[in-house]
Amino acid sequence: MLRTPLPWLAALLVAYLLVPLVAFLVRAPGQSGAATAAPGVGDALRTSLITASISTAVVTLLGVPLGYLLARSASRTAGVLGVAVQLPLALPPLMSGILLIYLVGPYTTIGQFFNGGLTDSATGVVLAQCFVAAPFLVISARSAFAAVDPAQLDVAATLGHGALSRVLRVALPIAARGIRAGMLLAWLRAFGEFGATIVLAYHPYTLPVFTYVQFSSTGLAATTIPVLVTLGAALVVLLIADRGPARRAHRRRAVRIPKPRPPALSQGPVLDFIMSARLGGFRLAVVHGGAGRNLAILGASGSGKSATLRLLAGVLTPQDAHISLGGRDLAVLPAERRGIGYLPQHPTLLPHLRVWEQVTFGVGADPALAAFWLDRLKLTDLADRYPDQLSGGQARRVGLARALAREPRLLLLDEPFAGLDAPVRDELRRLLRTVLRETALTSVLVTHDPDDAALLSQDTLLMADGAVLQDGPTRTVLTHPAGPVAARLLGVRNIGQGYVDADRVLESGPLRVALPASALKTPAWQNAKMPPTSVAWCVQPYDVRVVATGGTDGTGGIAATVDDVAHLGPIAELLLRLDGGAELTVTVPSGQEPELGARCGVEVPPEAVIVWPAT
Ligand SMILES: Nc1ncnc2c1ncn2[C@@H]1O[C@H](COP(=O)(O)OP(=O)(O)OP(=O)(O)O)[C@@H](O)[C@H]1O
Repeated sequence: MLRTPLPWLAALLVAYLLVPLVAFLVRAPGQSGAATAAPGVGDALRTSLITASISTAVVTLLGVPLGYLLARSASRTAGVLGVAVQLPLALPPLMSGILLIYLVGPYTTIGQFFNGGLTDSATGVVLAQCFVAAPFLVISARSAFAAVDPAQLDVAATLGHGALSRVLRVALPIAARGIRAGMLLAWLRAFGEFGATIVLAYHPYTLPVFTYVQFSSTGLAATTIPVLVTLGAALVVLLIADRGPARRAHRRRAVRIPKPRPPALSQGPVLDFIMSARLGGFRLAVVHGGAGRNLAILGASGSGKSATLRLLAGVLTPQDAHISLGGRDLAVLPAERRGIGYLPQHPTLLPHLRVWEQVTFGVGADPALAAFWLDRLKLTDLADRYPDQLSGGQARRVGLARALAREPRLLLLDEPFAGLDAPVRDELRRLLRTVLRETALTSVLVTHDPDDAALLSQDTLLMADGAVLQDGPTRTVLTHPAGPVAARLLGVRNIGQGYVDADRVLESGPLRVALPASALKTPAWQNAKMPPTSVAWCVQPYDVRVVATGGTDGTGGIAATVDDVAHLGPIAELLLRLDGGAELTVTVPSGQEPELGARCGVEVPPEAVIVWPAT
């Protein structure tokens, strides 16, 4: 039994559309006088086929660029145009014909220029058909282009493809299916056009006009053959269109991979930048300068990390930017001339290209170098696969090989490990580490994970709300966050508020730690008020010690209760509730953890505590 009304509703519409057709086919053979309609039907069919095909070609040639521009532009003009080009759909075709008379009629300037040849002629038929059929093509093309991921066009730009090449080699192939559907609709609409045609070009007869003439002069029986011919022609076109383009298998040519060539080794150029941009209501202002060739950008979601990378790639327009790569200003160059490799968050492979075609897609990509990276990234066996036949990790590696095959001067990676499971992420991270080491490539890696920064960068830039929180050598940033917000971003678990007295003793609830003088000599204290003062502090879980017994003097251990125990492989993470209310997270080697609810002591080594003046 059917559980939803959907099939019934669908069946009702199918019946409504097909029953008249069936009734016609059942009754047509019995119509007396049907044959009298035959003379002239061949000419009308030819006129309809030729004019509908010419009209479709014309609206495709002009409508595809229009659809592309409408899809890519967010301007008010594009919005108005998008509505205006749909108007012919709302007009009765007869009125469309009347409007066209005002443009190309025999008494208009254009009409007179062509000696009245734009009406009552095959040209007139085409003009009428174009007017009513164009919206179908434009609407289909616009939605097909709107579905193209802008990141794919961005990546193509960074691979050296100029604006026209991006349209022809990226947007058009991706949108091809939707455009083909639009062409079919436009052809069918042009083929069936009657109202505008009868006003603008009564002659030569198209099939619909011929049928109308037969009907009004001879009666229903005389329309049998024209209707049959029209149905037959439309059916043939629909069947041809339904076969679609040749299947992949028929187009496949064997991939021939040349002998690999390793990249030339040279020390990557130093990267410095100062950039600002506005994204809607979001303001971004970033500055970086450092000696390391490999930079990691860390920050919370929405802090502007990807935007920074897109500014560096040249696919986002800055308000102001100076990007120095080896002393040369990249900001003055368009994306296609920056000589960079860019991997956005999603692999953005082109769905119509096989792996080998992807990795050699970049302008000037060296096939021998592409072959090297295919081999190095373990992709050679996948060379003839399409993107939908790859796993997420494989697709990321193809994106990486594609970027590297152009021997970029700078590699930009936007969360290359996001969404990958642990083994695949570890493998890709190791591969990337090897690539960076072997090529001495300059790179910028956007990530949420401090481990990525530790493994893949010498410098780290921390971001929050579009601004730089901290920028410096990775080791310093990870071990000495510039403030509590930076510490939180780096995943430090024990962050608190407290007070440092004149003897440099930190007091925070039950915690009392006598700080070393070095604790107040970090950059954060440079222009700050010296103790006694309020502070924020932090200590890493692995620095806190759990001891057997607890006291309350801060040296012999603070009494605490084990509130939670989480087993994380080689370590156990404890949540300790200190007597007096505060909580501390502590890690101990697995097997050495106390039981849940047990009493224990906690020692906080003074040299492990970081303190910042309270803001
Ligand atoms: N095209 C845009 N128009 C308007 N606002 C934008 C646009 N692109 C990004 N933004 C805004 O800019 C801010 C920064 O975005 P961005 O993608 O750089 O963040 P992110 O740090 O990379 O975040 P995530 O880690 O989640 O990817 C966000 O608030 C976002 O909503």
